[in-house]
Amino acid sequence: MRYISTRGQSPSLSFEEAMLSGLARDGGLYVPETVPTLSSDDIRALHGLSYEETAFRVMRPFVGDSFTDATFGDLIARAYAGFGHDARAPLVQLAPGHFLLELFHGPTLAFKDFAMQLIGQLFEEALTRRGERVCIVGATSGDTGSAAIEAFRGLDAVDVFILYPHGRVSEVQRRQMTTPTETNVHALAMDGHFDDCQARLKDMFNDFAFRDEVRLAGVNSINWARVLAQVVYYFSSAVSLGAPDRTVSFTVPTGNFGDIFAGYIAKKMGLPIDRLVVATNQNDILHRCLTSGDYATSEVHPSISPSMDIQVSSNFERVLFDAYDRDGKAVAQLMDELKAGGFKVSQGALQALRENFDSGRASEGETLATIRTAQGTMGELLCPHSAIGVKVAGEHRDPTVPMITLATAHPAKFPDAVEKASGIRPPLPDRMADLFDRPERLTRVGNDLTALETLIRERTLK
Ligand SMILES: Cc1ncc(COP(=O)(O)O)c(C=O)c1O
Ligand SMILES: N[C@@H](CCOP(=O)(O)O)C(=O)O
Repeated sequence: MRYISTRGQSPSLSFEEAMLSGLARDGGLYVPETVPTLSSDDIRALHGLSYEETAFRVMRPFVGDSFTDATFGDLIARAYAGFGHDARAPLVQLAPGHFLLELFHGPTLAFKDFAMQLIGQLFEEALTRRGERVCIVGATSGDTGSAAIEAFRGLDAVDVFILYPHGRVSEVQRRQMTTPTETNVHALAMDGHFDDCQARLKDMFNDFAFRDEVRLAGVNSINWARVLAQVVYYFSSAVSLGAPDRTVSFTVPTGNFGDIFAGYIAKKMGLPIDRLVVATNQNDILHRCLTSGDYATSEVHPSISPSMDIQVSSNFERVLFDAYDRDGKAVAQLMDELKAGGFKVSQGALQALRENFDSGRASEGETLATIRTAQGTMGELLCPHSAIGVKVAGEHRDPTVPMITLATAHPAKFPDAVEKASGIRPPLPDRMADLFDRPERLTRVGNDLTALETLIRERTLK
């Protein structure tokens, strides 16, 4: 199994090389050269398996010879052992034909734990075997950062630096990033918004001297391994509703397009998925693009769903690569136009996108109203991101096809918005009950590449 860049100018890599590299050197994202498929019988055979067994069967074809079967199975088992629910990703019924996939039972209470806990294990195994050390830099709007810190804290072979937008993450998210005491963890509160953090991260990857000097690695969904681990719960949930003998649809609260791209991969692997519905908040560039074909950036407006306050949606590049018939030059041209403010998707590519994706948006008021209604009528306390999914899913229901909405974070990560909507202030789980008493440790940084690189160099090469 080889991985190629969406911009067509970098050599192909193995799974392990792609995982440890992050961004391709031509600025593109790695995707599998061909997507392996599971037959209907293979999918039927997933019925009744544990989450870990399903994960092994779904991901194994992508991993090639980077890990042996036994090692890969062990690492999966270790990754999910600390989850707070036996099913790992339980499905609850919200209404007839509408289900909620709860992805917030991991250690940091968001769907990011599914991938991050696994790649923490995969990195440790690969780096120990190779005798190497890496410097992970991540950009976060709140959840990726806390999940990455949790997965990599205290590991000898890794330093982890997380750039988050100062003042634009929830207090729980911030404290999850700033209270760990391990010296390999560095929380950097940056001026600007998430797109600025992600842009500086990509600049660091494109500065080859810096990249090689600190041995830079990335754990954002830039990293293919992140996407791969998220494919699994599309299978586990669809199978529990009758796949492959029953088709399902998914609605996914979307920002950086990593989670829904994982659903697209599941569909390409043979999982019978009818529609993949992109649900955005008021930062609705993806919804506007799928509606009009214009991918035009505008100002980011802070919202009550801060993890989705994103305009430059990194993984959209991966799906554009397919929509443009895997023409790396065409994708590189679009990404150049994006730097100048945006691009127009060709008619053919837009049609290809619409064959798989629908979209919708929720305003702030609609998000609050959905939290209130879901609590009142369905007894389900939603986080604001999940509420956006539920609201948009309601507009895209086909009564003959079950809809699964992804619940991407625990409501306790966003207590202010949830309390405002429902009157209920959701408590943190017991193991985090002292989060607000722990001392914080963070560094304020400007939106300045040279200064960031200097800081990282000094702390890493000390
Ligand atoms: C809680 C939550 N929901 C939804 C999203 C959007 O997911 P993606 O960026 O994969 O589209 C994020 C951030 O990634 C998130 O943290
Ligand atoms: N919402 C994310 C943004 C980064 O997304 P990623 O999936 O590319 O890591 C966050 O919470 O940080």
